[in-house]
Amino acid sequence: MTSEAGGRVVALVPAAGRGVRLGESEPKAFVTLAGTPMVRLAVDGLLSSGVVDHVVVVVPPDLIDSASACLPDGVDIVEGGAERIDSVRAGIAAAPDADIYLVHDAARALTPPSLISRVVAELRCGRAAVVPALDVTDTIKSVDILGNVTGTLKRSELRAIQTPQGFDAELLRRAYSAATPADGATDDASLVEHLGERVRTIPGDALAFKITTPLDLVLARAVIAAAEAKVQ
Ligand SMILES: Nc1ccn([C@@H]2O[C@H](COP(=O)(O)OP(=O)(O)OP(=O)(O)O)[C@@H](O)[C@H]2O)c(=O)n1
Ligand SMILES: C[C@](O)(CO)[C@H](O)COP(=O)(O)O
Repeated sequence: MTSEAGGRVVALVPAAGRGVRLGESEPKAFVTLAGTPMVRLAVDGLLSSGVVDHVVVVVPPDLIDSASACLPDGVDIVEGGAERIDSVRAGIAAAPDADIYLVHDAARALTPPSLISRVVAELRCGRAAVVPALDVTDTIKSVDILGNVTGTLKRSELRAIQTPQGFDAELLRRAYSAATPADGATDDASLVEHLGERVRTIPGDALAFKITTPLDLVLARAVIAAAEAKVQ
């Protein structure tokens, strides 16, 4: 089944990280927000966007059963690898029939469905690679190994990049075929950039922040509590 003319949209959800920076006892994607694991919230957001035909979740090998217990029927679950790039590669291999891939971190559990549908709408307008972007509010400097400042980057040219990142499927497969660990890629779009292909930004959403540190977890839980208080 496809959601619209223009091809089958498969969302790949890398959720196989350990969450070292978060410092919880369980892997990050399984940490709960108001009783629901982050990975489930991320999947629910994708499904409720109405623009995703199929979801593949990539989890640590020892958590396949836990994932299957907390995810809705119809979602495929596959084993991830040591690095994020290995996990996304496993997701791509599990969904060879996609026309469009969305790659969406489980750690961005509060991403609004409207952002997901905006990424897909931009792809359907003919873009081959689309990423959500926010203006940067801090001054960003480069430093050397000793911590001495080596330069100050021009803030007006910088963006903080979020997920979901959306791609024409053939392009993402090609980017991953060419990728090597030496690329040191921290996102999927950078692999497409390495091919010399254009990546388009669209406005991101503050709620799509990546839950990375203990403070992010406090923020995520406060956002949910505030939303619940509003409906009561
Ligand atoms: N080997 C890995 C590493 C990361 N991820 C996923 O990629 C997303 C973004 O990664 P990040 O937020 O850095 O998560 P962790 O790698 O778990 O965090 P940390 O670096 O603090 O351990 C997360 O949903 C994470 O589960 C993954 O699927 N496989
Ligand atoms: C893909 C990503 O979320 C875009 O901002 C980010 O690069 C993931 O980085 P991490 O080091 O794996 O958290």
